Amino acid sequence: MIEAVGLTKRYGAKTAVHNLTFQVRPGMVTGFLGPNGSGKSTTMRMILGLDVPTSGRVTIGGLPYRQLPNAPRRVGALLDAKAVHGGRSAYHHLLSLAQHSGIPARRVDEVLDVVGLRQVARKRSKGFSLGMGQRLGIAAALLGDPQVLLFDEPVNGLDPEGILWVRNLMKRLAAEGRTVFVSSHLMSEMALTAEHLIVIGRGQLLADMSVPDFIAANSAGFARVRTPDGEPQAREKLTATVVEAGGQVLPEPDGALRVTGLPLPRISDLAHGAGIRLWELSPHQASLEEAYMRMTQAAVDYRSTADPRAGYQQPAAPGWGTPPPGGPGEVYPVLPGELPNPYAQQPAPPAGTAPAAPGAGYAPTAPSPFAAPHSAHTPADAAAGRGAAAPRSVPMPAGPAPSTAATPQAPATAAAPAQPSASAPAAPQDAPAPPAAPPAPGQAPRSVPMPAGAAPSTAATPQAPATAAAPAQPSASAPVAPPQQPPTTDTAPAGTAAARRHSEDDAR
Ligand SMILES: Nc1ncnc2c1ncn2[C@@H]1O[C@H](COP(=O)(O)OP(=O)(O)OP(=O)(O)O)[C@@H](O)[C@H]1O
Repeated sequence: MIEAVGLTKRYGAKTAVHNLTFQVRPGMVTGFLGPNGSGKSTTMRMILGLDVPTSGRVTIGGLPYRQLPNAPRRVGALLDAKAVHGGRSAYHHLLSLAQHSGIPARRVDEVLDVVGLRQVARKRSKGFSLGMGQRLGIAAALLGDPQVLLFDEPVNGLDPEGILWVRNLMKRLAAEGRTVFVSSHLMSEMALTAEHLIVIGRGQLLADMSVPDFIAANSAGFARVRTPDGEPQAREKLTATVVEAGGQVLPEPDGALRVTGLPLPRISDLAHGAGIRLWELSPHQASLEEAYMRMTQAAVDYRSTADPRAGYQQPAAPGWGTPPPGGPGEVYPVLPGELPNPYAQQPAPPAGTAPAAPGAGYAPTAPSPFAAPHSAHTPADAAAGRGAAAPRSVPMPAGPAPSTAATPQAPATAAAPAQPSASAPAAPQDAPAPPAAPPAPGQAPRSVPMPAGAAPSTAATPQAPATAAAPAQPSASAPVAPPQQPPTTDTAPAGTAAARRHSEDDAR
């Protein structure tokens, strides 16, 4: 299990991560979401000991990464797939990592098979496509057959087959009892892969809950109602009837009506009473993407301005994606019974910032008249414990806000500051953090042993050195190993296939 408590990271005046407290549990895939620059990579680097927290702590199985015995076999990570020596072949890259971590060479062939790179294993990685490089990074993460895996944007650059493969791989690793922590911007993919979500915005925790709870808490269901095509009077009559009964109606792009505020049976009764035939009356559940956009829209630092050529685009359907009168800062009003999004309290973005062009897909700048109040989460909920599986959203703490809040919404993408690569050197960049607190009494160093009798971890469940042990490789394909830490053999829990294999190999 990964546990962060009050985790904070400042780079000079910049607060990249502020007071994060969460747990990543074994046995499930936990998605790590947040807008660009929200602090996901920084958090992952701190988990892997590549960055030193300014305050707070983060532990894996009760210990900071750098104090983990034989860390490369216990934790594997993909942070930056490009962090590979381009002159080396995939095989030699992995072999180098394996040798630095005391992993037997034959494991290299196993993970090459797992990621499908066997055919090109002897080719120099600088000729690899983005997707091939990503597969190589995943192979490195799997090399040590670790119980804890971190993946930063693992499907980046993969084709549909590769995305499906990664999805299944993550699920399989989690089903084996491992802790799998995955960041991604692909909401549709996260919805299919993750069971639990940790969402951050501008370095702060916004949500820590299951995917269904997240969607339920950050979106509102509505009814799609359709009257027969070619009967506009029926549509108008239904609209008037529903509004009179206290519902809200907005047009859908395809001519249907989106009704909120009334349950489906009531809409049906109203239509029946008014003599209106219906072609459709269906409930609609928001997607993870919609829920995510709703929660994080005010925590987005980097937003594009309107394209001067946007006028050439097809106009959006009436009532769809129209910027609200208050401008882009007005997105999603706070609804009755709903806690305000902490970031929504910020001043409107500077002049020149424009909402997404009409018709550009999901338009977070439109007020959502459909949103029904979601279950309120109190500050007490947020303070109450990180453990719980109970859903909770996290209001902005009363304390000092991260400095990022002072610079909301860069006016244009071009204004976005270059962000350091995840492969940044492992050397601590800040003043040493306060000593990490000792693990909780009685806390086992390994939270979830492999299930007894687990299938050989080989091909199905690879392993990874946490990396970076390879000095010549600046990379983040596998986290940096604690300095001067000789590999030991206590990698996998005793009794597991992995443990037995490593022990035998090491004995040899
Ligand atoms: N070494 C550093 N020095 C200064 N600022 C940094 C450093 N690393 C990260 N930051 C800043 O911290 C903030 C968080 O960056 P981080 O890379 O963690 O975000 P992210 O959520 O991973 O973004 P993305 O989704 O775009 O990868 C950004 O504003 C970034 O510019």
